[in-house]
Amino acid sequence: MAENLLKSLNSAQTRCVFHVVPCSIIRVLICLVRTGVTHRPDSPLQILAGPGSGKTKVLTSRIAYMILHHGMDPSSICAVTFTNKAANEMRARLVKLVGKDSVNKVKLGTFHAICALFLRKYGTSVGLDGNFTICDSDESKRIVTKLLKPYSDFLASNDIQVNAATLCSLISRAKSKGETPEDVIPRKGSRHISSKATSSKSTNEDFQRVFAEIYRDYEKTLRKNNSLDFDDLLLFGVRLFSQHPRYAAWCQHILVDEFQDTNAVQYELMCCIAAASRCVTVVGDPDQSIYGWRSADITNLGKMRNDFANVAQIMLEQNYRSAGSILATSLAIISQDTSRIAKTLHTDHPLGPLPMLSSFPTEHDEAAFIAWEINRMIAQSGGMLGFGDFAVLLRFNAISRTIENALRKEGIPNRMLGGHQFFERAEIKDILAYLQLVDNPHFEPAFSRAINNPSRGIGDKSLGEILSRAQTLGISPLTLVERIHDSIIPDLKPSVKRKVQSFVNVIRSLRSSATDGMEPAQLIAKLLERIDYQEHLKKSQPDWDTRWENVQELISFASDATADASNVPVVDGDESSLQDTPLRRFLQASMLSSAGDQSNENDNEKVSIATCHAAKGLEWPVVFVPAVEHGTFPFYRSDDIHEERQAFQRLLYVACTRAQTSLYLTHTSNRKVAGVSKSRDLSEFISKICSKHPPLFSDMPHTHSIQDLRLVARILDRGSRMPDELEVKRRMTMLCVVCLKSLEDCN
Ligand SMILES: Nc1ncnc2c1ncn2[C@@H]1O[C@H](COP(=O)(O)OP(=O)(O)OP(=O)(O)O)[C@@H](O)[C@H]1O
Repeated sequence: MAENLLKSLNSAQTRCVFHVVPCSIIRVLICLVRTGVTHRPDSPLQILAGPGSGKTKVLTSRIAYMILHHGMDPSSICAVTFTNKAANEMRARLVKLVGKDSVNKVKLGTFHAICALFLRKYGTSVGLDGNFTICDSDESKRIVTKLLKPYSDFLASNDIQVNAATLCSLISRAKSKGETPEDVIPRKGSRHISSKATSSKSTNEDFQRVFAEIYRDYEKTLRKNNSLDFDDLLLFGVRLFSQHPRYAAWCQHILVDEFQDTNAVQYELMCCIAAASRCVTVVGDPDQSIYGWRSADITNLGKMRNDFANVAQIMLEQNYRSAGSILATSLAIISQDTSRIAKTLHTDHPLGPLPMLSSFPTEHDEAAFIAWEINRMIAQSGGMLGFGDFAVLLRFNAISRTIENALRKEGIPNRMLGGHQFFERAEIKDILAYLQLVDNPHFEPAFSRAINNPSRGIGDKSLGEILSRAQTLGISPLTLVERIHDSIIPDLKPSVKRKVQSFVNVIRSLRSSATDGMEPAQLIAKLLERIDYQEHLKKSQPDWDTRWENVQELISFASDATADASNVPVVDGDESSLQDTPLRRFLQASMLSSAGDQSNENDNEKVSIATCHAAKGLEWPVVFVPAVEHGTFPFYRSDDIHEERQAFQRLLYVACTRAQTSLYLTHTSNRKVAGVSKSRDLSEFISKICSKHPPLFSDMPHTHSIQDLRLVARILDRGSRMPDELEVKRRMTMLCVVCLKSLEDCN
């Protein structure tokens, strides 16, 4: 088999590109023969792959194989990832395999990015302007907040409590199921959306009517603003490809990563793109489906087997990541779900120390233990492990405060993964608002943010006047203030003409520079100078220097986005699409940037704190999972307790399988929830497997004997960093000295 593969790789079809493929890569491809890489590309394939089984490697190798062996045109291949980060990772690996020119032709990105790419070019076919703005969740919430206001009395009088965030997530849920506002209008005998907002059937109907109206008006507002929210990108994508199949005719094969977390609309999108070829490869792990709350549909795997003919299924059950005992424990957790597709995992790695299961009186003791244990392990590993090798994975963000405090106390550098996102920061949104307005004058959220930022003396009353006058005249608020400025229409009351002068001048100057092709980084620099933004931050923000650094970071991001422009796949061989300007590309990259996309150089010298959801796809040598308690794992929110229970089981499984060499599960007998101390029981997912033989857990910390260290070195491929005994002794002595000193300080 391997010989055949070598022969075929050397065939006439591939000889032209063969010179770019080193022997090591061919060896990798040969190793992957049985993993789905070489499965014929003209038929659908499902690769069910367990954690740590090298899914990215399989997908990238399969794409390379299609190009190198089957001579497929790279521009006829579509590869979909769950995050931008995964897309970048795949792109970098593919460049090594097939070269940059070919990779740039592959349509590679998230579903959102791929839809945005085609909608920019062909959006007019589905009623869009090419300069639509992508509305982020914060802006959606502002729109819904405004729409909710007129209903507040009615809702209060009917004892219905609902806020904008809940409505936004209900709208998103409806959209991801493909439901329009008309579909959610209550009808006789129809099933209502389940919401904690209401208690009785009649209030439920009232609530649903309000919801349908707000959903309808939200859609109208977005269209008026020439804007799409994240769900719209997918819905309009489906509309584009289904109504105009010629726009997807280029696709000979679509490959989808993390298939278990696709929702109904994403599935439909995949089918539309594959309409002509019917060739799809999906890679996924039903055991790692953790985005049900975002409408991910685990049943898509079964649906695909019905919708496509002759779907082959391959299981990847070798885990390359974790020590044997970590796998055994993780499998025991997930195997309690008897309804799952039976799948096992094995590894060539040794068993290693058993995962530790430990109980503490309170969350403070638990956090102190984690901090102590990190320092101890680093010392006892003689420095082979560093802070960046540790992760604390949480069910809720809220638990992080105690952990962060404990780490800080011990001087342990840490970072919150996927915490407050870079593009959600106020200073970044301020700058983006100006640029959005330059690109799309109809985008009202950007206008409302920029007009009085920095302050120009335009308060809420004046802003309200501007917005309502613009609405009456059927023009955008920006056009209105430009016309007032140019004395084409009379001033408002209170007078705004003088106040908007500098604003209009800034926008016009930026617009003219953007039209002349000025790069986004320079546009930002120009904007900062024109509005004297640094001075504004100094006057208004105590932490202005950090915020100013963030703004500088945005300039770096903008120049990187420009440099990466060659990564944007070409649609239809037309490289100079009129709809695609450098500014638009930069704005799109900012809006589609997702959790964990930005990372700093020294991040790998810090302990990572992350939610279990944000940890998806990542790995660390040592993982702590605190609060493994009933009320956390599982935490019931909806009526469907059975489904929720399984979802939490999978979440715990995902968390445990992030660990490479050491896993710690901790729990407390008392934990403060909303300021009240409550007694807690060990999670049933663990208590039911605690007494298994041979045991799955130890109650002792990992000793890091010399054998343990060898194992760590082997799994992490750090043989060259094996410490000598003297170094271990030196570090342990230092740790004891520091410990004694802090005990003395306490006394
Ligand atoms: N064929 C292989 N041989 C050796 N190591 C591998 C191989 N494939 C992957 N690895 C290594 O195994 C680890 C897990 O790989 P990867 O993160 O791609 O797995 P995954 O299937 O995406 O896992 P998960 O679904 O849990 O996120 C990585 O450290 C990777 O470098």
